[in-house]
Amino acid sequence: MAAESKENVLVGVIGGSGLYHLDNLTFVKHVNPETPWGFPSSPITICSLPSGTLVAFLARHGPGHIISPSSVPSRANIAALKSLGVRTILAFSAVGSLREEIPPGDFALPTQIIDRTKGIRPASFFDGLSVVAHAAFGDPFSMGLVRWLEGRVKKALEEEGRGVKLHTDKCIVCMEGPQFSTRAESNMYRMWGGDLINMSVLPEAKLAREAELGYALIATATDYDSWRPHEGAVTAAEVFKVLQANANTSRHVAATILEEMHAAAAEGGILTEEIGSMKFSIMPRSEKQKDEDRQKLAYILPEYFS
Ligand SMILES: CSC[C@H]1O[C@H](OP(=O)(O)O)[C@H](O)[C@@H]1O
Ligand SMILES: Nc1ncnc2[nH]cnc12
Repeated sequence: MAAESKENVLVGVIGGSGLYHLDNLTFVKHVNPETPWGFPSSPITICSLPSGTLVAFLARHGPGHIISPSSVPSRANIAALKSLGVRTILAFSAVGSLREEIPPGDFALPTQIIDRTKGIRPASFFDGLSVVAHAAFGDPFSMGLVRWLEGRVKKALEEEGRGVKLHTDKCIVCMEGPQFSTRAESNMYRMWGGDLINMSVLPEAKLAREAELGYALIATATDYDSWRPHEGAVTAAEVFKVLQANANTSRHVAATILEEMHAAAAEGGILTEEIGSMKFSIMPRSEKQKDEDRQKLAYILPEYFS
């Protein structure tokens, strides 16, 4: 039986800026599934926890950070993880803070998203196909997973002992980039109720929902964006200064919680709450739907299209 067989790899980890590997886990192998939406950002690393439990790790921008946020092949990334048997995804992202009380270095588990991408990223597996679907997205993160993570991530951060605080119930703005926001935009997002900002959570979260995968984001603050009147606006150099420390803490959090996350995903329940969620989101079967489109969709949703 292949090491990454569907029974074994239940949890996927997506690493963002600064988090290009989980080298505190044991490397098992690389896999590079070709999906109907192309290849993922990079070959996926199958890593082993001390117990032998396997997890899948994918670097969103590729190792060496060669893919800009608007060009991340998110459909291939989510489809590839699903093809390995992954049921739930823990994603990490470097984010700007729109709130004084979330300083660079702190972590957050957002529960809401404001979409400020510009429609140039393919955001649905159903785009351009003869099958139409409308996934529910009122709660863009898997709330069972988010609540499950809260206490465990907090404990892992306390155990690490660097004083990293976890903020909960925050709203993240996802902008197109790659340039950072203007001061006017940064202030507008604060007025809208945004607490954090990145360039990556969409369409990743939407696609995970369409593929019936659990999805939560650990947002790791790197800067105060551009809203503070007497401070300079964010620069990449400022972000880079914090990335390494945040990545080390992210690896510690992952190593601490992944074993239990795998066990909970194996049991079913709240970590797999998205399974079945697309059942009534897809327009009923019709002779007008093309077989080739249904076959493509069977890659991510075999229950409905095989
Ligand atoms: C390197 S600063 C901007 C860049 O960082 C974040 O990446 P990720 O979410 O993958 O950690 C942000 O979304 C931007 O893509
Ligand atoms: N200020 C910021 N805006 C958008 N994405 C970011 N990633 C890290 N910091 C960011």
